[in-house]
Amino acid sequence: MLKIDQLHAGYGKVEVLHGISIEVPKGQVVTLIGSNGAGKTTTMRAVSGMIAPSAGQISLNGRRIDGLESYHIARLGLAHSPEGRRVFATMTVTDNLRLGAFPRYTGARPRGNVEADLERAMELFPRLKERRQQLAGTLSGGEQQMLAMARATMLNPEVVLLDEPSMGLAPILVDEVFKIIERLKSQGVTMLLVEQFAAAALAVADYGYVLENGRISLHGPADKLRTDPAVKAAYLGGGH
Ligand SMILES: Nc1ncnc2c1ncn2[C@@H]1O[C@H](COP(=O)(O)OP(=O)(O)OP(=O)(O)O)[C@@H](O)[C@H]1O
Repeated sequence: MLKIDQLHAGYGKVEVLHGISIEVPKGQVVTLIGSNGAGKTTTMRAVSGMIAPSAGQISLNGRRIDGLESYHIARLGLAHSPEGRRVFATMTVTDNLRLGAFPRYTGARPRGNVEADLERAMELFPRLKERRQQLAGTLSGGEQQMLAMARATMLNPEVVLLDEPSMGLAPILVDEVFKIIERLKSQGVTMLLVEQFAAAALAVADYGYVLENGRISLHGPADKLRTDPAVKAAYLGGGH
């Protein structure tokens, strides 16, 4: 499980997160909701080691990971599917996916059968299967987004951080992304999910946290948050 305890983080002298605590129990989906600029992406970056926390603790299965380099955190089993379409444009879909498994070759994580996992990822993302030899840079935006998610699963991770997986996607692809999240959940994958479609995120999640200006203002079981008047008013206005 992932445990974030009193985390402070930011950029330079500007503190964005002012002591947030979040728990993501094994096998559960936890969502982090908040308006633009609340600090959701900053939370993800601090957890995966892209930025160093200034205070607080983060642990993965009881082991401290705050302050470690991001490659080390990945080796320990934490996969980050970042906001935006961070794929390797000049490599094929298949090679992008193989690269997702790379930390398994360099650390203590069990290697397992990467080729079998590659086929499993293709089954989970049929759009990628059809395009396995295509260069990632020539995929549509939605397909690149899916490739970033699929690549995260190639780590065979303990925990996956999904930052806005539906960003910029057409509605039909948004539905597909949420179906994939459901399927990963049914396979027992532990996830921390940041999503602009808060209602859809709360529908798939077990538990949710509301982040306001770098502080957790509310948290609870996802079905409770969905009916909470303050959450409804601020985050569930129409849309998905
Ligand atoms: N690289 C950076 N350097 C300086 N400030 C940054 C950087 N990235 C983000 N910030 C600032 O940190 C604050 C939180 O940003 P963050 O991206 O974490 O918000 P968010 O909740 O993910 O928002 P959104 O929903 O708009 O993606 C914002 O005020 C933002 O301007």
